[in-house]
Amino acid sequence: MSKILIKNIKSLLQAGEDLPRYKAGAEMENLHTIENAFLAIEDDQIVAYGKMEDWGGITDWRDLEVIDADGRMVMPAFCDSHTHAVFAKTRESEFEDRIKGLTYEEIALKGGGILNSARKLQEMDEEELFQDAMLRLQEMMSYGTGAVEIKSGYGLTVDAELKMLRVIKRLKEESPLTIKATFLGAHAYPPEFKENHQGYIDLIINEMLPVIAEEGLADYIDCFCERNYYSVEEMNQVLEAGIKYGLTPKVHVNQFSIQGGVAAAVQHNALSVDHLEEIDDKDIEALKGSDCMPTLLPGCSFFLSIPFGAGRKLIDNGLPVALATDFNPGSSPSGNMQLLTSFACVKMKLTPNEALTATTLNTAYAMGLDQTHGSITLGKKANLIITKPMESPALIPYSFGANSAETIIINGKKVN
Ligand SMILES: N=CN[C@@H](CCC(=O)O)C(=O)O
Ligand SMILES: [Zn+2]
Repeated sequence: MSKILIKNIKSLLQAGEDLPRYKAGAEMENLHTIENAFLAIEDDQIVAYGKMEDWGGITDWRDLEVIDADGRMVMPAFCDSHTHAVFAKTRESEFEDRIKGLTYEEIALKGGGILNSARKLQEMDEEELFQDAMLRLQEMMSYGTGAVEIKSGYGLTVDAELKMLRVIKRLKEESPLTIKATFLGAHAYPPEFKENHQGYIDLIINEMLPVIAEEGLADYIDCFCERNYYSVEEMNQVLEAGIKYGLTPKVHVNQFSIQGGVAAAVQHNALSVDHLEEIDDKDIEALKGSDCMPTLLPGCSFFLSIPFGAGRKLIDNGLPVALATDFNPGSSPSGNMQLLTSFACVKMKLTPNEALTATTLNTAYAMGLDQTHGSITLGKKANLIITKPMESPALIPYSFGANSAETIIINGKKVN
């Protein structure tokens, strides 16, 4: 058995036995902090924590590693509940086109964007996709991420969608990170189905989903509900088909326009609605009283120069908010969760505490990991960040672009 004791922790964040599955509204500010704390790990689990003065001492020193945190904070590792971390190639030429004045939507209408990524992914072999994604996950982990949701959606053919999902399955097996897989066949329409949307939806329903279910390749079903992509009716068809195969909806909605996708997703018991750069009062009403997690993606807002989601308004309406990277080659080529907390504070007016709740407990919920991740709770996975020495957790969003994580522990093992 491997054992770690972390002592003299300045502040132990998001710690407790009676935390809710997610925090909403004013509760998001409460970081459930224990000052001057200890934490004990056995194998991959948190087995004890509390105030230093309540620490019972050590009876069995065998195989025990002691870490003196000495002024550092300890917090749950980030959960990144929305990524496209398996992709073929970067798209920096589109980045340059946007700098020169083209919009993301104009680039997509010319065959760039998702279709550009799909062409490249269709040509790439599984091994190379896997190796490249492993490197990305490694980098994400170095910024303190302990769990990642990864979507398909750059395949857009039966073979290429399955190839992506098989890569994600292998990442689940071989990466130390906890990974959830989302089937996003409905990410765009392949050019040959531009005038025949139903033909492609039939392919998703009749050719892709049965194999995905048979091979256990996905946990969630997603759809990009947006003008020029999937209408609400088209999304409903895809979600209903996924639900029949046991997949829970988690969807892209309201990135550029409001189509009514939020209410439709809530009606389908979506675990999360993601993007929400555009939102209206009807959407907010639809979310109230549901357990659907509004998930904002500030990296995408920053990189595409589109509005930042109304995080402050959602929280002031008593709703929860989660924040994820949307790591992908087109709209958000960064997997750094710490940077998001800076964007959320500066551009969405979340407080630092709210931003840390939105990237730990609330994202764990948004990827179905609330029983095992996202907080310091007995029996949960020992996926932790020991920060650099700091006086306040506000230093994490404050130090934008820096890496405030000094030591990362994943599954009870130091990984750096
Ligand atoms: N909006 C849809 N999908 C991705 C971007 C995909 C791409 O540009 O490659 C997103 O979440 O931003
Ligand atoms: Zn996305």
